[in-house]
Amino acid sequence: MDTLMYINENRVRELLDWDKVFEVTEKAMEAVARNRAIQNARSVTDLNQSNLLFVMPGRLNDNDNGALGCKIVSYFPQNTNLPPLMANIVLMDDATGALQAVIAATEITAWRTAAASAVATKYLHNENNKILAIIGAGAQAKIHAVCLSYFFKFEEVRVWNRNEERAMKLVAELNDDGKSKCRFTACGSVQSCVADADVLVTTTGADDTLLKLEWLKQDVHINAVGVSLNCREIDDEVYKASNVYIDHWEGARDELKHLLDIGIQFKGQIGDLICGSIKPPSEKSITIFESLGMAVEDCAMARMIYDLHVEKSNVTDKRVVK
Ligand SMILES: NC(=O)C1=CN([C@@H]2O[C@H](COP(=O)(O)OP(=O)(O)OC[C@H]3O[C@@H](n4cnc5c(N)ncnc54)[C@H](O)[C@@H]3O)[C@@H](O)[C@H]2O)C=CC1
Ligand SMILES: O=C(O)C1=NCCCC1
Repeated sequence: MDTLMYINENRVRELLDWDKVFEVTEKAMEAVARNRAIQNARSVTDLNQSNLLFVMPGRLNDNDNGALGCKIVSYFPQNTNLPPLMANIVLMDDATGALQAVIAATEITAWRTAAASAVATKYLHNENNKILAIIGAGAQAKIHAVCLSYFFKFEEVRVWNRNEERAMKLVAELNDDGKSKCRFTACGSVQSCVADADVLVTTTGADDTLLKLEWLKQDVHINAVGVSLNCREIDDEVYKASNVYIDHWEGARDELKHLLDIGIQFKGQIGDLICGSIKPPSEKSITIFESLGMAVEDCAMARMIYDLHVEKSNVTDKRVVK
């Protein structure tokens, strides 16, 4: 009988490690700038009631992490018993296009998105990172708290959520975990959360503006992670006063038209900073990494997980269909 290799979320979780995920994500971002990645703007289907379906095909042409795949992501923000965001990646043989495995990618999506923010923070705000502020308390908020406190020496990580109880629950969980030396605190307002923050992450995808320019430190770095059809969580005035970077031009032209329409000129891709083809701002300024998420990050992660799974499980027959 034919069998399909499915690598489930539990197995993926066992194989994830922050240093490796950071390295793979940074290389994928660099590959985009070096034209070693193929990905079009993704397909985003509006399923009504704020539910979205994303289809993200891509190919990464890289000696170590070459990968061909397609991620399918559903985002149903009202889910309560299941995660709002769920994903799977179809991984194919880069040389033939033959199916190799289907890999659960809910954790992969969370980890690589936080790692992409860590990469952007490394290139745009690598020093004096004492206070991190996170807007939202869902899956992305949690993974960003864990990831950014792992890579940077924050003393305090603040969380704001529209439902304060949820923010309090998240910070209690992070403090109890004890893996990080920093203090996790919940805030009663966005303004108090972002005051004096050196790095900020927005993770709500909210249609309404949550973040105002006058509340921000003049050289704060913002990882803008929320994505929705009408995401306006950051006020236009913040964008106008900032140097804005993107992850890839194809996605930005398709999904960030509202920013182009108000005259925002993107400075370049994070991969361009990694390659050194552009430099970070020389003067003190607010920087924004406008993160959409890239198929080639997922392909690279899927390849990493597949290779580790095969190596660690002593899988002898790597074919998916037998
Ligand atoms: N840039 C990227 O690569 C990725 C972006 N995303 C985006 O990140 C965002 C968060 O994803 P998850 O954490 O998985 O979702 P989630 O549903 O677990 O968390 C969303 C959080 O935002 C808050 N929120 C939602 N609407 C709001 C509003 N109108 N005002 C204030 N707060 C609001 C919720 O209370 C919750 O705390 C989404 O917009 C999603 O599309 C997700 C994955 C990758
Ligand atoms: O890059 C991704 O994966 C996603 N980006 C936006 C929201 C859904 C998933």
